[in-house]
Amino acid sequence: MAGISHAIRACATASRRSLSAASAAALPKEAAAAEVRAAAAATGRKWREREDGRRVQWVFLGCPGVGKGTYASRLSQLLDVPHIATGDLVREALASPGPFSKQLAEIVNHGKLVSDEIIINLLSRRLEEGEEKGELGFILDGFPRTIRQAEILEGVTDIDLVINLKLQEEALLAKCLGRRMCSQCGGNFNVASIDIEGENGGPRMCMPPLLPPPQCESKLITRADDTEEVVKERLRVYHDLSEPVEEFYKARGKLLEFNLPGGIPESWPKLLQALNIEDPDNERSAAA
Ligand SMILES: Nc1ncnc2c1ncn2[C@@H]1O[C@H](COP(=O)(O)OP(=O)(O)O)[C@@H](O)[C@H]1O
Repeated sequence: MAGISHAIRACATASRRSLSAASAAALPKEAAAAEVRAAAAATGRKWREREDGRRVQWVFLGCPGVGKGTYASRLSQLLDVPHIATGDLVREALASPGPFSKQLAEIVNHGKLVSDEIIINLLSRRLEEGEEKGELGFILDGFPRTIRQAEILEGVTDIDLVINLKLQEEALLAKCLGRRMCSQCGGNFNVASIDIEGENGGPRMCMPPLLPPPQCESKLITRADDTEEVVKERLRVYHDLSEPVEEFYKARGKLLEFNLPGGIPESWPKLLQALNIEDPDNERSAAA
């Protein structure tokens, strides 16, 4: 993926109109869901066979709290590609002192999106570092989140597959409010115990808490943007600005919709199955 970081920067400065025109011209006909599943299966095989030395270039979409980070990180380990979460890049920038982090905090802690320019800058820098280390492929999590970001990405590289994780809104709020991180080891946990009626007569949704080990218990922190008011705003912003990105990829035949059936032990094997990927250590890793 040499050069993506430079191309992405250059594209971000090009006019929005020319980018839209270029990507609309390249638009294939809307593909059926079955074709997307076949493409996902082919991508899974490509990964296993690695004939061309290529690694996957995947994107994770989904509402705040759906579990993009959890599943993207697991897949990145399995597929041996970096998991690049723009939310993590933003939080790293927030943690460094100075006026820039103050400016970011004003935006992030109110549940708004930071500007496309800022996010492209952070992402290009991360991709540059990866290129220097010889990284191949990626799983992007939290990017693209606006149509403009999707157009920019489309203009600089081929995305093989976009996985759209879905969960009931009630569960999303509970999961965000239950999210905890260990300030020492960086481990992610969730204290929420979710047991809700299925939507439209669907099956009950049960997700047990993912509790920290005793050594982390006293060091748990909550994200400043995981308050009820801010999570509701983030969900609103997602519906307004990010949901159209799902349509963008659906129209290009790249979107794989995945309804999470429950917690990690239930969902992980089913996600691997949908992607036609065999986890050599499935039993153990599903339970972890
Ligand atoms: N692609 C992006 N574009 C704009 N802002 C972003 C992007 N990615 C992350 N952010 C900012 O970082 C915050 C945290 O991101 P993330 O951890 O991905 O949140 P979430 O849990 O809501 O999916 C977002 O609310 C937003 O302010």
